[in-house]
Amino acid sequence: MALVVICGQPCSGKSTAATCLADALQESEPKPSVRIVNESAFHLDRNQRYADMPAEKNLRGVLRSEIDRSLSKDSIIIVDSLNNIKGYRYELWCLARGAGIRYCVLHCDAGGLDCRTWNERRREEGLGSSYDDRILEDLIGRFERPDSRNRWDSPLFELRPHLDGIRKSSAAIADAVAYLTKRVDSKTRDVKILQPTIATQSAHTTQANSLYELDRATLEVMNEIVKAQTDSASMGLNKRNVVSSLGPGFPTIDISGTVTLPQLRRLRRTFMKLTGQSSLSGPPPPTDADSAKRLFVDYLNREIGNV
Ligand SMILES: Nc1ncnc2c1ncn2[C@@H]1O[C@H](COP(=O)(O)OP(=O)(O)OP(=O)(O)O)[C@@H](O)[C@H]1O
Repeated sequence: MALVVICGQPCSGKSTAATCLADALQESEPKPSVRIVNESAFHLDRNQRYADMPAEKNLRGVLRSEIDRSLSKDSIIIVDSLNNIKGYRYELWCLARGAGIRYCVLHCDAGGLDCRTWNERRREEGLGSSYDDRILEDLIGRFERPDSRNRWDSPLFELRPHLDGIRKSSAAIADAVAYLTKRVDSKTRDVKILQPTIATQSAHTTQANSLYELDRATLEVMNEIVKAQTDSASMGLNKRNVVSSLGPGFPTIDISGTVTLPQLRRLRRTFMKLTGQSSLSGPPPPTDADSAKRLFVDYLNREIGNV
């Protein structure tokens, strides 16, 4: 039926929000089946879960598998975890799209200062385990705020725990409940039920991040080309541009003649499509940005001669 991704800084009130949302959903008619997926299954202390990158990646991977297994047309799954990485929220969005269900993000928008205070209080009052200062600061610094302009952060409901607290009746929770339980028909415009595409039906979830990397990496290469073209035009050079600013170890891009922005966009779209399609039957797209850039540069060097 739906996937709700709760996100926010450590100790910002996410678990409180998840419980309030679940309770508020239980009061709606007909009562949906609601399940909170959280980190408690880990039987590890908070600090061990986020001790280093491998531990954190492992946590995200296990949660993602659990979410993937739990999604269905009949229940609402609430993910109570930091969900602080944009790429990870994108992966969860892909899972919801693959399942053909509703999706939304509920952000506990508390600032670092409040989270530090609440964490300190939790420590002093023995209200459950608190984050060590080093881990708390690291997580606060790495939080990637949701942005409703991203498909994977939309619709976005924002709680302001430091101003209004978190309650079943909080406006953001009431709005989320309305969105999640609204009946839809062919005329409904404001509720989006994600539709699976060939890519999301067939691609494995591990590929979602690869596609995200690919998207970003190809955009970066395209921007470099446009920049090099602008620079060389301003220097009065227009015969041949060499883009070398991608960094050491990358092939250069020879542009004999002028490639326009629409042509570049078209090439990028085709490349994304081809790479996505080949990943369905062959190897998955590259998972790191550098390999994705290299692949795209090779493709451009082959194609630009034919433009
Ligand atoms: N608006 C608030 N005012 C005062 N204290 C708050 C507020 N919101 C949360 N807290 C306190 O912060 C602590 C953490 O709350 P909660 O467990 O809901 O946050 P969390 O984001 O899920 O934490 P974690 O990142 O550890 O999972 C609790 O002790 C709670 O009382």
